[in-house]
Amino acid sequence: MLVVEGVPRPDGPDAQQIVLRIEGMSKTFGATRALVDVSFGLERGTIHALLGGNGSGKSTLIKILAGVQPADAGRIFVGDSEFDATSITPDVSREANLRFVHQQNSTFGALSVAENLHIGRGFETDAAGRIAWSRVRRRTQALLDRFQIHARPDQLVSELGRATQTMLAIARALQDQEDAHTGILVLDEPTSSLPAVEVDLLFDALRRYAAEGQTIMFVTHRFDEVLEIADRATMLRDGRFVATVARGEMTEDGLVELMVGRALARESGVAEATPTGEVVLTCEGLRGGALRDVSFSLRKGEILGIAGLLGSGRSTLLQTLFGLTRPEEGQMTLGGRPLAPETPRAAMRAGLAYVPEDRVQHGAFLELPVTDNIGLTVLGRYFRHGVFHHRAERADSRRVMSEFLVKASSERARFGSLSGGNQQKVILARWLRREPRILLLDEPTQGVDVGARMELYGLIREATMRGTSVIVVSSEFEELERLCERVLVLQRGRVTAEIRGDDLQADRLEQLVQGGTDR
Ligand SMILES: Nc1ncnc2c1ncn2[C@@H]1O[C@H](COP(=O)(O)OP(=O)(O)OP(=O)(O)O)[C@@H](O)[C@H]1O
Repeated sequence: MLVVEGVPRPDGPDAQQIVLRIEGMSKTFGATRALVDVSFGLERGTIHALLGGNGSGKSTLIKILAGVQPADAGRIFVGDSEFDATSITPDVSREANLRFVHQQNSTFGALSVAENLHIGRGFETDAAGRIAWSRVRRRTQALLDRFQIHARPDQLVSELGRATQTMLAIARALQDQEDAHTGILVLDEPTSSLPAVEVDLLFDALRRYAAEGQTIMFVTHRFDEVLEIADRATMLRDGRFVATVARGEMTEDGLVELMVGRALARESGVAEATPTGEVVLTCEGLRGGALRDVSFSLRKGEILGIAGLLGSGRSTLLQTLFGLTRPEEGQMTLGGRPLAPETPRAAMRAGLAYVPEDRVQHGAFLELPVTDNIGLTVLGRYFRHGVFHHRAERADSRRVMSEFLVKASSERARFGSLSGGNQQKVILARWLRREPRILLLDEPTQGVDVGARMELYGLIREATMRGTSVIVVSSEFEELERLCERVLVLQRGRVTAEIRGDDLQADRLEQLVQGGTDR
């Protein structure tokens, strides 16, 4: 694969094209070298992917550009202006025409489209200082037209599809930009957990913005997307610049190799045969919330996938099993006995474990060390004769961290200081060590890099050999193909298809999720 070297010289032939140039950017956190002398440039009007394994420094770089975290060293050139990377503030970043859309909380579901576009910016007011709603609505409609967003000004954002919500967040970020031709839009994992159709919608929009002259940098772990949309891709490894690769020179294997520094053995991943273990869990005619009628059974050691669009009932199903939502009708059994957990605690006592999609909000203590976050579900193991054995707990954590490839300065590092993908690994490790009878996973590898993903699949599979059964919800159909023996397709709260064996392919799943029925 041809590698385009780092930074064109400021006076070189390509200089006109370079709209943002980063030079010698470094940042350390205690003993962690998050960025080490990183230099690269973005060309005007291109879509540039920022890639790298978990903890390679992508978010740190973005936070420095946004002015929320100072670099230890480095310079940033935007057009003719030069900035010292150790002292960028959010205002300076804005003046430099840099705009950011972060993965989470970029829109407010409970507010209208118009309110989302105006909050933080200010609403137009009349002479008496009251909000002039008709002007606000007109301005909103103009923005919706300009960004080609299919929504109404007074529509609630929670009613919009996920891609449309992201497009709205982009419109919000860009609405007051002086000049799209010098503008740089930075998106942090905009596609994680978006189903394929939504990704297509978003990509169409990004291509349009780039064609208008906007420069776009986006972070992703999905290399298939990079091949589809990126003009260039820059790879970081352990905080260092590895390469910038041009479109046409990229291959998926080549990118993986740049990421891990060696070719990654392709693991077949697909489970051989349908397990013949006894049925451990059954659901019969479940209704309530998004569920209209769901029946299925799960065998011991089986990995069952659930595919469906947002709103199909996929997360409600896991929440019902875990005692977070009560079904209005229907029965569940576990090990032949009725299962009707009224609380998550009751579900855990019965042998269930649940890793939610929004794991940081619901599943972790950001201020506590990694050790505490890993040990949380097995604390009893470290009490002996009324004494808590911290050393045993820490040694155990170190072992689990190495088994689950968690990259952190030590087991005492604050959980919140870990990179997103590493936080996910800690939470998975925590629940897998409990050896639950049933493990419920919602988007288990969201934000986890391709290398670690394969290892996590291996660890999930190992757990099934010890008797755990797994139900996994994922919007990545390839993940379901690799991990599961059988997949149920949910549409509007009903199981509309069940596929296994040779039929279990990502393309087929996508078709079924979009509409076709099999049962
Ligand atoms: N506030 C902080 N305190 C201590 N260490 C930090 C802090 N922020 C980041 N780090 C460390 O810096 C390194 C780079 O993290 P960063 O979040 O930039 O990685 P990333 O490439 O975005 O990873 P991911 O793909 O998992 O999101 C990691 O080792 C991380 O633990």
